[in-house]
Order: sequence, then C-alpha cells, then structure tokens
Amino acid sequence: MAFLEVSNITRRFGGLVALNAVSFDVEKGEILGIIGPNGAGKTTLFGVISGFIPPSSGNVVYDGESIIGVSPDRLVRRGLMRSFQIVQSFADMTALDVVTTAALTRRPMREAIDYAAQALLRVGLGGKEHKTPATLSLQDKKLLELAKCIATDPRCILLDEVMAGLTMAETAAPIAIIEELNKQGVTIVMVEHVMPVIMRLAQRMVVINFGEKIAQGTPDEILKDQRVVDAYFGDHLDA
Ligand SMILES: Nc1ncnc2c1ncn2[C@@H]1O[C@H](COP(=O)(O)OP(=O)(O)OP(=O)(O)O)[C@@H](O)[C@H]1O
Repeated sequence: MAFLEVSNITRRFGGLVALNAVSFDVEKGEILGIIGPNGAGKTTLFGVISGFIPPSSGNVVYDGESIIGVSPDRLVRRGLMRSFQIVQSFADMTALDVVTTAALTRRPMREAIDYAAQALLRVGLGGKEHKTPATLSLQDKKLLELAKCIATDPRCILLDEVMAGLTMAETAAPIAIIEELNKQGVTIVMVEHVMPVIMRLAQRMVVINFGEKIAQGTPDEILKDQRVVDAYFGDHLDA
C-alpha cells in the first residue's frame, strides 16, 4: 500500500469540473512532482488532499486510512502538512509568531517557540525572526513557508509553487532544504511551474490538464510524452 493514495477524486464547482476522477499514488520517501497549465486543478487537488476542500467524490488514503472529512489541523497533527503560495498572517505577527503558530499544532507553547526559532535558522532566516512577513523579500517569504512546514514535524509535505517568482539563483536555498528534508525521510508532493527545478527534484511526475491526469512517469518519460508536450511544455520548457 502506498503512503498516499489519491483515488478517483472529482471536484465540481457548480457546473465546472475542476478535477475529474484523478488517481495516483505517492510512495513513502519519494518526491512526486505535479505539473499542469494554469487552471488545470493543481491547487484544488492540494486543497482536497490537505482537508481544505471536500471532494465531490473519490477517496484519499494517507498512511493506511481514509482522510476524507478529516480537518486540516488534524491532518497536520498526523504529519500531513501543506504550504501555501502566499504566506497568510495577521499584520502584526512576526516571522517567529507565524512559525510558532505552526509548531503549536504539535507542541506546547514554550517548546513551540524554541522549535520555531530552530526551523527559521534551518531555512536561513536566522536574524529575521522579528520581521513581519510583509517586509520579507519574496525568497524569504518562500523560506518562511518551508519553516512553517518544518515546524510541524511533517511526514509528508504538499508544496504549492515554492519556487514561483524566484530567479534560478534564488531557487538554490529552497532546493537544498527540500533535498535535505527528503533525505531525512519526508515524503514530498510538489506543484511547480519552474521546470528545471521539478525535473531535478522529482523522482516521478503526474501531469494534470483540464482537471484530468493525462500522464505520469519519470521526468524523462514525461519529457517524451507527446500529450504532455502538446498540453504544457510548449509554453513552459524555458520557464
Ligand atoms: N472556489 C472555487 N469556485 C469556483 N471555481 C473554482 C474554485 N477554485 C478553483 N476553481 C476553478 O477550478 C479550476 C482549477 O483551478 P485551480 O486553482 O485548482 O488550478 P491550478 O492548476 O492550481 O491553477 P494555477 O496554476 O493557476 O494555480 C479553475 O477553472 C478555477 O477557476
């Protein structure tokens, strides 16, 4: 049995079918990349897996149990954490407050603050603990999302476009953090538009187009798949 099993997930918004019977497995310890054009349904898929969006039908099994209907908070306590494209916080919260809030899902207050400070150090944000997220650079905002994930002691992280908007040089830090987490046994599922990054990190990839899975395979297999090239790569190979 795979660590994460997505089976026949369909999600409708009114008449729009954002996801149509999408199925794939994620093995423990792997890095799975998910790609697809804008509006393909990737964020909706992450919302379903992480408990934020109920599916219209289908099932998600995490570590042997169905997690449909389980709240995002409870999933985080079970080690399933997702990042967001935009750091969400109240205006007067510092980076340390934001990460402490994440750490509190699994630790008491005093420990959570220490653990959050360590997570910030680990992503290279040492010294920026007391800045508000709004004043951080885009790269630091992305690193803050990673620190939030790390602070929850995840076993599986869903990363939503952590490289978006970064220069290739700026992607080096998040890439190193993701590789290190994975080496420590954390399973990673990542949605990413930056092709050189996902091609390098992902052991396997799933391609979604108009809410449907159109291909899966190793990065090399995906590059050679004509349906994928037609649907996606024409626009994104140089990205
Ligand atoms: N809450 C919602 N209500 C109505 N339609 C929605 C909602 N959320 C998403 N959609 C629609 O579902 C489809 C899939 O959107 P989704 O954001 O999941 O795509 P995506 O692949 O993540 O796109 P992007 O790469 O631009 O983030 C789109 O047509 C979108 O407009």
